[in-house]
Amino acid sequence: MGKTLAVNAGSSTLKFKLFEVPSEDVITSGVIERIGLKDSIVTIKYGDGQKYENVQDVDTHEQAIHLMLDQLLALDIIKDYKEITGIGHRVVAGGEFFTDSVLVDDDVLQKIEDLAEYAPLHNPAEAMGIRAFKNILPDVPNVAVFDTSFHTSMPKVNYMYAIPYEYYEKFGARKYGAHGTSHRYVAGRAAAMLGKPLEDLKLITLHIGAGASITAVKNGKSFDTSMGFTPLAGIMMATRSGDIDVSLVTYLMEKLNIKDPNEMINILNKKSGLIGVSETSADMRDLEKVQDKNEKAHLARDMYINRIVRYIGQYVAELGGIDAIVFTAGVGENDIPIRQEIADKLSYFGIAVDPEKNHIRGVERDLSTDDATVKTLLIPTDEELMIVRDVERLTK
Ligand SMILES: Nc1ncnc2c1ncn2[C@@H]1O[C@H](COP(=O)(O)OP(=O)(O)O)[C@@H](O)[C@H]1O
Ligand SMILES: CC(=O)OP(=O)(O)O
Ligand SMILES: [Mg+2]
Repeated sequence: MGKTLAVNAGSSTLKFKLFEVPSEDVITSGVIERIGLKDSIVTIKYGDGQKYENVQDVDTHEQAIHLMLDQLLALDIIKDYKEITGIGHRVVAGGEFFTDSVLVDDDVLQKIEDLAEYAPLHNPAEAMGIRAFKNILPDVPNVAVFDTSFHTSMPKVNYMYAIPYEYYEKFGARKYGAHGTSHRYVAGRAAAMLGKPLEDLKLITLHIGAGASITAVKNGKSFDTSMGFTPLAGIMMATRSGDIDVSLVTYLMEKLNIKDPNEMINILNKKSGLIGVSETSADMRDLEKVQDKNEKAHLARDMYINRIVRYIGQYVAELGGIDAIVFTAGVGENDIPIRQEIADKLSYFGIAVDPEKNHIRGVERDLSTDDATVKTLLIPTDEELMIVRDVERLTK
């Protein structure tokens, strides 16, 4: 018996769950949302239905990690950090180097930091989280679970870019994808909900949160995915542009007199997407409050939906038809009208969502009408559970 902590650093959130192992009972689960924005929200569930909530500014992931560590003791969830017997960390980019989760030693940690260019919004914060735990609990194993692992099954035709081949060979310039742990989890749950073997299914999993990606899952494996070399590519996100014509990068650098390419990438990563277009907020909740009287907020939301619909169309074609689409992550789990609007635009594929069934947040449910030929499933993701299972597997 022990206690394993799963730490999931996203671009705008820090999520964590402490599990009793091997029972997988959840002792506590917490989320710090809106990191870097005003009024970050801290929510920690523990004990018999107790809940700690606080609104405060949390500017960095480092602050979020320390807040989590302080609250574990302050709320008496644990008496001493020594009660934690294993820690699993989500790491976004593993490149071609990490095809599976690994026990973290100094070399692995160095490699995770070296891969920062493959996920600039994520890997540095995640490496920092690992270091924090190595300091507090030097004798407790840390396991890194990579977002990219699930996507290592993609066929070459899907992960290669049409650029000189030697850039792939020399520099690893290819598509890696992200959110793999989430796409893997919801694909497995979708098979269970549909009562069919995962190996027989063609699914499109929509992980739409602050970071957002879409994966075509064929026979249980990632076949194609919308994120690219880094999590900047694909659909529009909270602060990321998603796909654009790359010629705009140099064109805008000239117009804006930007000399450092990283400055331009930073604009595409942090000042684009919903916040860039709406000039209002990166948070879909804020946009939906004002969209009736704010044209740019309305446009940003419409564009967000359009990019998702567009990718689903591509993947239906690539997969040659589908059995189900799955909604997950912050927007997918909570945004009732967005799910409805996306489904309505896809009726051509036999997708149809029942508005009554759809009137729900954050629980597993088949949202489809009785006559839909392609199912629409709502499945809250659980990256932390997958992380804890890998900690168990690698530390036993
Ligand atoms: N009720 C809601 N309606 C619409 N969007 C929501 C709602 N709740 C959360 N979200 C969106 O989910 C996003 C966070 O998604 P999440 O997947 O948790 O984040 P991350 O990408 O950091 O892991 C928020 O930025 C917000 O836009
Ligand atoms: C890869 C990525 O964008 O992750 P998140 O959605 O957690 O920011
Ligand atoms: Mg996330």
